[in-house]
Amino acid sequence: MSAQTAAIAEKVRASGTSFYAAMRLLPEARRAAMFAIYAFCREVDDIADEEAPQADKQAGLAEWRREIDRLYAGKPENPIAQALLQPMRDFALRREDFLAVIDGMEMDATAAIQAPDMATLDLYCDRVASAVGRLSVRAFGATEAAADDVAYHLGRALQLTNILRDVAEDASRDRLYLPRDLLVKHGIASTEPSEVLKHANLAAVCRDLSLVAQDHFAKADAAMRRCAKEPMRPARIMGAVYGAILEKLIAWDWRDFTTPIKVPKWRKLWLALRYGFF
Ligand SMILES: CC(C)=CCC/C(C)=C/CC/C(C)=C/COP(=O)(O)OP(=O)(O)O
Repeated sequence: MSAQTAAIAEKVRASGTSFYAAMRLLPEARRAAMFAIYAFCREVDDIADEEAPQADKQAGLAEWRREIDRLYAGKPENPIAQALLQPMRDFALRREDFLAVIDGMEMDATAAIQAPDMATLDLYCDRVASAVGRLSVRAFGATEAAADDVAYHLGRALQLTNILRDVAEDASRDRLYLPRDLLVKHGIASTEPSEVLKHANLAAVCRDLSLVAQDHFAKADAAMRRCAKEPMRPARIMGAVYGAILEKLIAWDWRDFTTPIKVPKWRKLWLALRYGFF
């Protein structure tokens, strides 16, 4: 393992991501590919999230678009892009998917997202999660067309679960990813994150959105059954970990937005072992 690959692996481990156990089960070249994809996502996410003038964020993302150009010209300069070179070649990772991830981060960087309409939320999820899924299934070695259906649905299911888990945390950063269509349906006129957070009907909005997430989980499962089993193992683990988070949220019924819902580390490991070996 090169020093650069080791440094990226260490960054992914230290990030504490829910997806670490699933990525670790992969054979070496595929694992290195996933770590590099994750590091890329983290990097562009950090640019979109940082406390900085909007122009700086846009410049940072524009630089990453040029870096993707250099990657596909075979001359990456950034260490993370360098780590993507071999995976990009070996696993036919697509340029449009990397660019979609950057476009998704840009949606968040241009202006803080606050109650987008359902179509915009869907586009955002496609870019920041399903595009990551399209890169991931290739790194896993899944080659069927149905693998992109897994990415489509699992990406959306994970992102919506993430949104439902982090409503309070996102509001503290002045962001609200819940769709305004559902706010209006439940009589919430405001799109101001701190106000919506206090609204009595917020739980009903979350309940409705959780049904959308559950439907994507079910469709992702159906698409996985149309794929070869072995390469989809990490996707099943990722789905199981986040599925457990969604179940906890539904059981908790959004009674209290201030208590963070967490799946304990042992449970994540157990799910990884269960889906990794059976
Ligand atoms: C086909 C396939 C594999 C699809 C999945 C694609 C994928 C991994 C999307 C990521 C979406 C997401 C909720 C990221 C949060 O990561 P985080 O590391 O911040 O999560 P955490 O806060 O739970 O640790």
